[in-house]
Amino acid sequence: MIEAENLSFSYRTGEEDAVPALRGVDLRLGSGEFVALIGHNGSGKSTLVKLLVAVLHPTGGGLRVEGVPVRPGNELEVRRRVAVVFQNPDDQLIMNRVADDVAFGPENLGLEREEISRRVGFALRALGLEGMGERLVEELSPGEKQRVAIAGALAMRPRFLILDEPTSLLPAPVGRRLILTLRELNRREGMGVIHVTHSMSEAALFERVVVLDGGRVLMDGTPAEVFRRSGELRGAGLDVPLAVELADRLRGRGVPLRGDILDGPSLGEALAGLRGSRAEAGGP
Ligand SMILES: Nc1ncnc2c1ncn2[C@@H]1O[C@H](COP(=O)(O)OP(=O)(O)OP(=O)(O)O)[C@@H](O)[C@H]1O
Repeated sequence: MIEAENLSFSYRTGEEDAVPALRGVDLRLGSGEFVALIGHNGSGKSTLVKLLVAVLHPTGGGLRVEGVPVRPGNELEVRRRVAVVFQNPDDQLIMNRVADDVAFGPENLGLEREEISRRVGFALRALGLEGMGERLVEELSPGEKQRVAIAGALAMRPRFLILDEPTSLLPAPVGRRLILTLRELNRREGMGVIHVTHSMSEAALFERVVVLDGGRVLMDGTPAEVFRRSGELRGAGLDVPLAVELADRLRGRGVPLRGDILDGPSLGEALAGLRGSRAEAGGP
């Protein structure tokens, strides 16, 4: 469980000046949840991620990760429970060979050789990288590098895996496949996933969506609950998915679309339902 209570953080920029980045965030995330964290530029997403892995410490309120308070001295205990993957895998990949890179984290945990090799095998398989252990990292595609970075985090066997905009440098279909892989891992391993993104269509793939705005939690709910508040989302500088936008406009013109519309297929279903009910009513 991650528990943030009235969590605040300000960057010190000078003797007196402080930039408030988080302003009283209350949030509870259970281990095993599959969550998208979304917000406009500067809303505080990266600051929250850095607090969650104890790169920063709260300047107000409290933050606990699986019962461990995030504060100076507890960094290693926190990082045993939470692993993070950043936007650009080139910043994170250290070793030349794929298998060595994935083994790097577990080696630093001081684990036995056998356990390390078990974890490397598991992580490579989980990310569809089996047979690639001997490859040189520099020869991989951006999508493959991102998967190696995630495999490295996974080999630490964290309770939570946090991904800070991991798809922003990938083509959309590759990013989508990556999210489906994460979903699979979340279901199978019960590992909590917190995925930071700017993209609402990506957020639609998660169970829970937390929207940050100006360092505060603006919304927290299922994608359907969040997308229903499309006006507020736009106000927070976020685009709703095209299908949600179209459904809003159609409903605004009196078209009685049923159900929650999150994406193209659910809009298609609602439109098909409309044709069905017209046919039943004997309409054209
Ligand atoms: N090192 C820093 N020093 C001073 N202010 C900072 C620093 N890093 C971030 N900020 C400020 O803190 C606020 C939150 O920034 P943060 O990077 O957490 O937002 P974000 O939602 O991750 O944005 P983006 O999507 O652009 O990465 C912003 O006002 C930002 O300008």
